[in-house]
Parts: sequence; structure tokens; C-alpha cells
Amino acid sequence: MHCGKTTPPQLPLTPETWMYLADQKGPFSTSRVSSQKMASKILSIADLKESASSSLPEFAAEFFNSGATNQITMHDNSAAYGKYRLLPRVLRDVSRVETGIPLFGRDITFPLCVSPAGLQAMAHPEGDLATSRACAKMGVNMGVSSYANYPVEEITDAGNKVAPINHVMQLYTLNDKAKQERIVRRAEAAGCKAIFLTADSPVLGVRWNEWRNGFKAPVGLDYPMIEISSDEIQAASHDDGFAAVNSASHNWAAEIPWLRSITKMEIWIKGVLAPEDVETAIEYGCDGVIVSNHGGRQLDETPATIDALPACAKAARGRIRIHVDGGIRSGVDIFKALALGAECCWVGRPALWALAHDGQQGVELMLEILYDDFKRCMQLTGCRSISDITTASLAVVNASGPLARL
Ligand SMILES: Cc1cc2nc3c(=O)[nH]c(=O)nc-3n(C[C@H](O)[C@H](O)[C@H](O)COP(=O)(O)O)c2cc1C
Ligand SMILES: CCCCC(=O)C(=O)O
Repeated sequence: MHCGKTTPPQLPLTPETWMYLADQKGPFSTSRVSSQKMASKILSIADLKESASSSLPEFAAEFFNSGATNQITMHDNSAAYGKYRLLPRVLRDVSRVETGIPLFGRDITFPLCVSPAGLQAMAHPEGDLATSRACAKMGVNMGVSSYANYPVEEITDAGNKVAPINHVMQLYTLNDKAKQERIVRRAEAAGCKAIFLTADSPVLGVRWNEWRNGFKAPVGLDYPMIEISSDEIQAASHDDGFAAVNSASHNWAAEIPWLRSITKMEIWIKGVLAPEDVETAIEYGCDGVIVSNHGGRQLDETPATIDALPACAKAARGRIRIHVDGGIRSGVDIFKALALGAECCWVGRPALWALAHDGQQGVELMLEILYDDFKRCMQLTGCRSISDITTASLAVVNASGPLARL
């Protein structure tokens, strides 16, 4: 093959070319581009955030978007992904890549699920039902919040009417143990596969936006899982309401054996950052851990979850499943989290922004964006299967020295 220097062919801009260009209103306005993603011009999670933030009332956007105190951890959760760079291996056949993983006895489309988040009906009237339908359509699992605005039975049913889907039930430790038990039993009867016991919230984090805005769930919305009506919600601030319901006296010995005695569902601990707590979860026979800081909404100045992940994965040594959430905004972030030891990732705010953007369709679009990006990242790094994703695909750029391998 001749690789010598050649003169590039001249491409004259004919009058037809000029007319064609003048017709274009934007890069995606032609009928050649058909997917929902292109047509809506929503190409990224940042686009979804912008759309949600401009359409929601300010107090609601602030509630969804904010973290605790100075927002340091919330910011770090995403920013910390930026210190890793991708190191592709080339000339590998990536015409077919396997993105799926088994989770709770069924394959999901790619290693991403939707974290439990309360108050979804403040983002869109169909709230958790729309999220469940979208997750089912896109073949991923959904976490149901104890602060859901719909009963778990309706949420699981909504998704399963679209396609078989696994849900997990998020649980707080409550002052009222009988109520806590009712949540567990209802979730199990509704087909949930696991309890995600949120361990990072004995009290609510310091949320200046909520205090400034006197935040409460809007009139008409209630919390059927923790059995609190709209009237009861209106009687107290969100902060006081949470404190009245949630137990600050929770501990491993009181919670885990009790949970084991009342359910056959898997028991996962959500909100772990220290490897010592991974060890304790193993001692108590838990099935999994979510490395999470609650999206930076609880204790500010905790480390970014991607920074806490490697030590947690090392402590697990394959004895307990390790998942991660917090700040994941692209398929590349998912790829990096897998390379650093997570089996699967979860996203919180992206689903809320997507709901506010366009309900069920919005959440489908959000999942499509992350799926496309993750798959393309696998192809462009030369990874054909999930097991190909390792630290060998990552590098860190030092300001002064050569590329550092992990
Ligand atoms: C508005 C909102 C409500 C949330 N509600 C809950 C909840 O009820 N229970 C829980 O364990 N975590 C809750 N979370 C935390 C998420 O499960 C998840 O850990 C976090 O959102 C992940 O970070 P990300 O939003 O940056 O993806 C909530 C998060 C947000 C943003
Ligand atoms: C609607 C209550 C959700 C509580 C919570 O976990 C959070 O705000 O982060």
C-alpha cells in the first residue's frame, strides 16, 4: 500500500452544498438521525440535569440537585472519576461485545441499576411507576425507596407488566420496628429480591437548601411505605419528619440477625465507605455492600465513592458483592468503576432528572445514553466482555512524570 505524501483531492463547495448546509438547523435536525437521543438533542446526563433544573420549581430542583453542607463530597463524587484515563488496546475484534451481567438470578443489560430515591413523584406525577417501567424496558434493576410515593406492590407490578424486572427494597432503620417489619414483608411479597439497608443515615445530613426553603414534600404526595400521609408530612419540616421516623440507635447486632429472621431476601448494606465495615458485613453474613455516601447528601467531606471503592473491593476478596453509586454520569464512569473493583454501578439523580425531563421516556433515554456510552467505551478500549475490564485499561496522568499504570 502506498503511504507516501499525496495531494488531497480538492472538494469544491458547489451551490448545492451551500444550500444543503443552509437548510440544516442544527447537527441533528435531519431525518437521517432517528434515535430518540439524537432527536431530543439530549445527549448527556448533563443535558438531562439542565432540562430538569429549568422545568422544576426551584425548591424541588435544589432538593434533588444538592448535597450536604458545602457540597464537597457531592462534587468530588463525579470529579474523582476524572483522575483516571483510559488506556485502549487496539486491533481487537470488538464487533460483538457482551455488556450484560447476572444479578439476582437474571441478566441485566449492562452493569447499571437505578438507586433508590425518595420523592420521585415530585419529579413527575408517575414517579416510581415510570422509573420501574423504564428499568423493565431497558433490562436493568430498580431500588425502591422507603420514601417512595407509590406502594412497592404497584411499583413492582408496573415494571413487570412491561418486562420481567428485579427490584430491591431500600430500608431505613426506623424507631417503629413493627413498621419496619411491614415494609420488609410487603417488599418480599411484592417480589423484591433484596433489602438494601441504608446505613449512612442515623440522622439526616446538613441540608442548607432544605432549611432555607422550609422543604417538605408537596401537598398531595405521601409516603405509603413508611405510612405517612400528606397531612402528616405538612405538619413538620422534612428534617424533623425524618428524625421522628428514623432510628439513630441502629447497630449491626440489632439489625442484621433480626432482618435475617424475618426475610429470605438478600441483605445488602448501603452506605459503606470503610473497608472495616465491609469486613463487618461479611461477619454478619450480608450478601452485598453498596459503596455509597448517599450522593454526598449525608456527611459532607467523606471521600468520593470511586476513591473508597478499591480498598472496599480488596477487603471483600470475593466474599461479598461490591457495588458502587455516587456521581456516575457516563458510561466511561461505569467502565472505570468496574475496573476498580465494582461488580455493578447505580445512579440516583440521573433518574430523577430524567423523570422531570420526560417521565418514563426520559428514564429510558437516560439508560440508553449510559448504555451506548458504556458499550462504546468497551469497544474503543478493546474489551469484549465484562471480565476484560480491569485496571490494565486505566492509567493516571502525572503532572511531572510519565503515565502511571495502576
Ligand atoms: C433526591 C434523592 C433522594 C434519595 N432518597 C434516598 C432514599 O430514600 N434512600 C436511600 O437509601 N438513598 C436515597 N438517596 C441516595 C441514592 O440512593 C444514591 O445513593 C445517590 O443518589 C447516588 O448518587 P448520585 O445521585 O450522584 O447518582 C437519594 C438521593 C437523592 C438525590
Ligand atoms: C424523600 C426522603 C428521601 C430521604 C433521603 O434519603 C434523601 O433525601 O437523601
